[in-house]
Amino acid sequence: MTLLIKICGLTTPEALDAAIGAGADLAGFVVFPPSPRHVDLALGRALTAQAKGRLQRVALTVDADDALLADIVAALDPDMLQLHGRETPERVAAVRARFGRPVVKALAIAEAADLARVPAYAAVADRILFDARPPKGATRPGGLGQAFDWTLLQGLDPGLPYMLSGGLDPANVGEALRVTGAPAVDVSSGVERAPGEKDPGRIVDFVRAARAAAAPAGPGRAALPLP
Ligand SMILES: O=C(O)c1ccccc1N[C@@H]1O[C@H](COP(=O)(O)O)[C@@H](O)[C@H]1O
Repeated sequence: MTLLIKICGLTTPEALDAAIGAGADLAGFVVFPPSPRHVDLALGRALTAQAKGRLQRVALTVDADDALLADIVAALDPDMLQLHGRETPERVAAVRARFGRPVVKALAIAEAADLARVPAYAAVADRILFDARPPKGATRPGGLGQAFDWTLLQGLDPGLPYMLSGGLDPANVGEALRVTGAPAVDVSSGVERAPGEKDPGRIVDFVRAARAAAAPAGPGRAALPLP
């Protein structure tokens, strides 16, 4: 199965075109005002319309309530919802049922014990995304360019496809893939020249490096068709 690559935090038509041109599989749009990558509903609508049919569109939210999710689904028409806050497994199941879109649930990882939550989420989500646990006092739970110890994922079989994120960039994504055998990777800060400002050249470099390093089939790599 081919490695899936997601470029997240796209805020301009030019950056989105760069991700599409580079051959990314998924594009992420952050609807979370504290983020430097926040897109309001009008911009999100325009960008997801531009992306439609060219790659999978992911709307990223943080502890959004049903009213906000309804607005996001209506405006962005995302192919997937990424829940990047403290959503419980029950909340993930409820969002999935209510909005009828595949759900990617982000889990913050800092130590092996953090993986104990995987089965509960694997039972209700369509994808698990592993990200670094943010430092105390962080203004957002992700998009911080911070990596975690990838060896924690070695030998892990969450029972569903997962995505690796957190501090990936063109220089380290190859090593991250070699260590984890991840079937999918997600990047935001690592392809930027400044917070919220994507660098088309770094997007190309990231996709090229990830494809070059994509490992042969491993436990987490099987059965990863997009929904
Ligand atoms: O990108 C953001 O600003 C963001 C805000 C709130 C939650 C998640 C966010 N980004 C996601 O975090 C991971 C890791 O990002 P990075 O590559 O380390 O910058 C990724 O899934 C982003 O989409």
